[in-house]
Parts: sequence; structure tokens; C-alpha cells
Amino acid sequence: MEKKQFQAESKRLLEMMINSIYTKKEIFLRELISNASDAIDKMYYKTLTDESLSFDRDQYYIKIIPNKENRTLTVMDTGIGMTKEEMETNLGTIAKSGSLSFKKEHEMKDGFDIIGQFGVGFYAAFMVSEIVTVKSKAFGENQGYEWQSEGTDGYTISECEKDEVGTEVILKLKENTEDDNFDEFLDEWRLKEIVKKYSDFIRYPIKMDVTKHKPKEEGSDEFIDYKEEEVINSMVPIWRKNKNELTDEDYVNFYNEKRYGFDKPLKHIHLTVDGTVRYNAILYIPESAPYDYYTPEYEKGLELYSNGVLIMGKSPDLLPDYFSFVKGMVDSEDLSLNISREMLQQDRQLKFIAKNIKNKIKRELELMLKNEREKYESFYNAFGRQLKFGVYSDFGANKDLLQDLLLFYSSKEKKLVTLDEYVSRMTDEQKYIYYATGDSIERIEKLPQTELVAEKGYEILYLTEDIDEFAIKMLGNYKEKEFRSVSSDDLGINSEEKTEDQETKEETKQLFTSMKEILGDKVKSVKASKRLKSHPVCFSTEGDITIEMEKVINSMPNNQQVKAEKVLEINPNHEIFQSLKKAFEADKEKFALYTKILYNQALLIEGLQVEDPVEFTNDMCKVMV
Ligand SMILES: Nc1ncnc2c1ncn2[C@@H]1O[C@H](COP(=O)(O)OP(=O)(O)OP(=O)(O)O)[C@@H](O)[C@H]1O
Repeated sequence: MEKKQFQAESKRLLEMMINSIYTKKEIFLRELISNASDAIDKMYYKTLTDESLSFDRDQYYIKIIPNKENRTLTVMDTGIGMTKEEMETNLGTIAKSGSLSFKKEHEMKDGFDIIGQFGVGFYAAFMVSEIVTVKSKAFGENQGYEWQSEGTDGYTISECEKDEVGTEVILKLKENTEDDNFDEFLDEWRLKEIVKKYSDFIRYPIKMDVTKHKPKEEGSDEFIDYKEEEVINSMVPIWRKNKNELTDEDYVNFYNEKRYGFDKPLKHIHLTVDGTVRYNAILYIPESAPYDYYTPEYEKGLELYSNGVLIMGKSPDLLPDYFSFVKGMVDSEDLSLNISREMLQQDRQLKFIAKNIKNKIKRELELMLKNEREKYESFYNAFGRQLKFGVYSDFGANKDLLQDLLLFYSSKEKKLVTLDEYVSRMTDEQKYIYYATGDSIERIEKLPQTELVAEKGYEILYLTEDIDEFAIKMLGNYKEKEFRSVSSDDLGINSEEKTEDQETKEETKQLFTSMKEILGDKVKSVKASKRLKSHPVCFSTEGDITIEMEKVINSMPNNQQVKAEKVLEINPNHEIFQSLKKAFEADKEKFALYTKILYNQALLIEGLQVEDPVEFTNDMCKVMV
């Protein structure tokens, strides 16, 4: 039986190509410039392998020529050009990449940046053009040829006049429609912008005649336009330069040019990796958080380049969420791109790079913490919250990686300290790492619950952000030392007054039971406090949920209401206790009044709302009169 070949439905394929591969029309320019760069690279390769030839850099360039009158945009190059046959095979066949064949044929390895590989990029030109004309003269040939096509209807090839070796791709732009404005591709400013965005680091000059103004005559107020040829790309990517040649200023300039942020970066990290996956990266730790940083609108990610050509403006997979503040770029020649170059075909290389980058950022932050404490603190003020989120999220999967980057304010040092510094100052008898929570340092300083721990001389970490206690709970312990809230029922401190406490407990058992009855479900229990020294009353909590956590969880939208198990602690050594006792024995009404007032005071100390403020103020008045 006769075996029939599958016929590629070229027309349909081309239509598909033109309309569905790329998400942005402006990409066509990137593709044509990449082709031009490939063509010059091939020429360069020829001169390297043929001793009779020399490569004079000045002769090799790409030029973009917008022509508003004719509605054409030309991309010309002085590269290797195409013969008639090459036009036929490379431009006449979709998915035929002359560049890939060239690379394979010549076993080109490092040092060349051949970009083309799929044989489709050229057709992106039809996204914006009615007619595409390619005039080319191949190196070593005398005759030039012209290829022309209106898209899906096929193409023609004819002889043409062309003096210089190289190629001109002339696009007759489509008329504007309601949705698309093709005029923008004739606008010098817009063209410059697109070149900067995608092709800034093409290593040959991309030139354009740029309109400028000058006074008609010297000193005149009247201005006239004139054109001046400018190179509009930077050519040498900073990341390919040797680190030793670059100054801090160069890195800051790059940060600003790329608009990674409006601040001055705190630190840059320049990586040149030559391992299993080769890549260069420049990463920045910004000084301040962008206004939308802690909102869902913030998009993390690094710019991803393949061989100096921008593939993705923000590749989120390159950064873990907890380092989402990092800005910068990665360039690798080892990525397997998909056909539109907008995605990667497989992410093995990307994962590898992401892992390396993550470790590198962590290392840099550790070094900053160790050697540039002030800088680190300023970083931490901006992004510490994100690190704490990182500890808490993913069920604590990254807590080990992040715990040494955390800082908390210390009651003793009166500044931010690391967990390691805290633990190194712990005495043998101190069982736990103590912490207290509250809205601000000033507020925590005044918390009655801290009294016993502070009197013992133990350091207390002050947790002032809503995420803090969640992160601490997720950590559970640090260097085998458990964290303990100063409000927790067991502080692990053996109080000397233990026996006396016991007596007190017996003597006042009924009193506390009665208080609990008055307060009902509002508290888990009422007891004599061991932690209070000078203050009359406070709350402590039993169980996992603390009062601070109750506040945070209940303030979240759509969240179920949780309740901390509050224990009302009364200081038996405070004068108020005597008043309570007296009232308990002689005046039950007064006793109930005192109980309610003390309960409300404990609420206020915690920054919680008094359930009935009117009743509370009336109660206070009753005491006064
Ligand atoms: N300016 C040019 N000078 C010389 N040859 C060119 C030029 N533009 C295109 N070609 C040839 O046409 C081929 C097809 O180009 P096309 O852009 O469609 O694919 P590609 O660049 O090979 O691959 P990719 O789709 O990955 O960009 C190229 O491989 C190259 O051989």
C-alpha cells in the first residue's frame, strides 16, 4: 500500500502561529532583532574559522528604520545574509530553523549566542504586517534576492538590487483597528522602549535615526528637528562583565535603569555559575518595601533572560515567597524554552537555578547580619515580616532555613536580637525562651505578666507584629529551648513562696470559686497569681491559643471566632486582695462589683475591648461614691 506523507497544513499553521503563540504583539521586534543578531554571529563565526577573513566590529550592526509616510518598519542587518535556496528553506518552511542547523553543522559551542532554534520567530512579523518583504544578499554571493509574502497566501522570491551583504526585513504595517494600534511601531520612543525591554543586551549595536531638536540659529528661540543616528541598546550586559571591573555605582545604575525599585538597593549579589546549569544573575536586596509589598497585588519574580534576550519580565518560580522582596535578573543559555519563548518547556533547570539562588540569598543575608548589623536591621524593618510569614507558612517547612534570620526586640538589650544571641545569654536554670506580645514595645514594657520573669532577671522577647506569635509557635523551640509566653500558665519558674502560695490557695479557694461563678464562661478559672509582683490583676492563658492570637485570628475576614482560655490572676500580695476578702465575707454585692471591675481591667491591660463600657464606667462610679 502506498504510504502517504502527512501534509503540514501550512496555511492553518501559519495562522495559528501568527495569532496564538505570542501574548504580546511587540514581541515581533524581539524576534527580528534576534534573527539579525544570529546572522551577524554566523558571520563572526565564519571569520573566526576562515583565516582569509577578518571581523571588523564596526561594520556589524542592526538598524531599525521606521518610515511613517510609507507605514513601513525595516529591520536591517549586516549579517551573513541568505541565498535564494536559504530563503526558500528557512523562510518558506515553518518550523525550519536555519540557525539551529548552522549551530549543529558547525558544532558551535560556547562564546556564541545563536538564539534561533524553532524556526518560527520570523513569522511573528505577520502579527503586525500586511506584507513582509525580505531583501537579502548572502555572504560570498553577487546577486541579492527578495522574498515577499502577505501571510497565509504563500510567498514569492525574485532577484533584487542589493549592494551590501546582509538582510533587510521590511514590514508594511497593518492598518489600525479598534483593538490594535499598529502606528505605535513607527514611533521612535516606543521602538526604543521595546528594544530596551527585550533586546537591550544583544551584543551588536542596534541603531536608529532618532529625532532631535536644535535652535534654528544660535541663540534663536525657534527650534528645528534633525535626525541623529543613535545606538539604542546597551550591548554588554553588566552580568557578563567581570565583577572586579564593576563598581557599586554600576550596580546601582543597573538597578535604577531596570526600574527594579526607586530606592537605593541595600545589597547586590552577582553570580556567575558554571556548573550543571550555567547562568549569570544579579540580585538585589532593596532598602525599602514597595508600597504594595504586603498586598496580594504585589508580584514577585526575577527577570529571566536566555542568552541576553528577555524571556519573562517576572519569573515567579525563581524566588520562594519568603524572599519575594529580592529584585534582579537571571540569564542562562541552558534553558529549554517553549516555542514562543514565553515559557519554559521543562523546569528542571529553573528549579536548579531557583534552589541555588535561594541558598545564595540566605547566605548573603546571614553575612549582612553578621558583618553589617545596622544595614541588616534596616532590611529587617522593611522585610522581617515576610521572613516571619515564611517561618509560619507551608506548615513550617522552611523554619530551619529562616530561624537564624529573625530578630526580636529584647527586654534586656533594648534592641533587636537574634534567637542565637538570646540563647547564648540564657543561664543554666532558665528553662524557656520567654516572650511577651503586645501592640508596641512601650505597651509590653508595662504588661503585669512580665513581672515575675523580669524579676528573675530573664530576658524577654517582645513580639509586636501580628505574625510574630504564629511564627514563634511554628518554631516551637530553638536550639532545644522551648518558647514560652509570659502569659502562659506554667512559666517553669519555681517560686520560693510555693508553700505559702499553697496556704493562700486553701484559704482563698472559696473566694476564687465564687469569682469564677460571677464571671461564668468569660474565664476558665480565677486564681492567685505567682507572676504578679506589684500589679493587682492580669490574664494568663491555658491551651494553645493566646490572647494575642485570639485578637489576630478574630480580626481576619471570614474567619471563625476563636477564644483563648483566659485565667484571671489576682495578686494575693496586693492590697486589693484584702479588700476582696473583706467584701467576700461581708458584702456579696460589693464582691461581685469588684470581681467585674477586675475582670474588665484585665481586658483593658490586654488591649481587649470591655464588653459593656457603660456598665464598666457605672461600676467604677459605684466604687467612688
Ligand atoms: N536576518 C536574517 N539573516 C539571515 N538569516 C535569517 C534572518 N532572519 C531569518 N533567517 C533565517 O531564517 C530562519 C528562520 O527564522 P525564524 O525566526 O523563523 O526561526 P529561528 O530564528 O531559527 O528560530 P526561533 O523560532 O527560535 O526564533 C533562521 O533560522 C535563519 O536561518
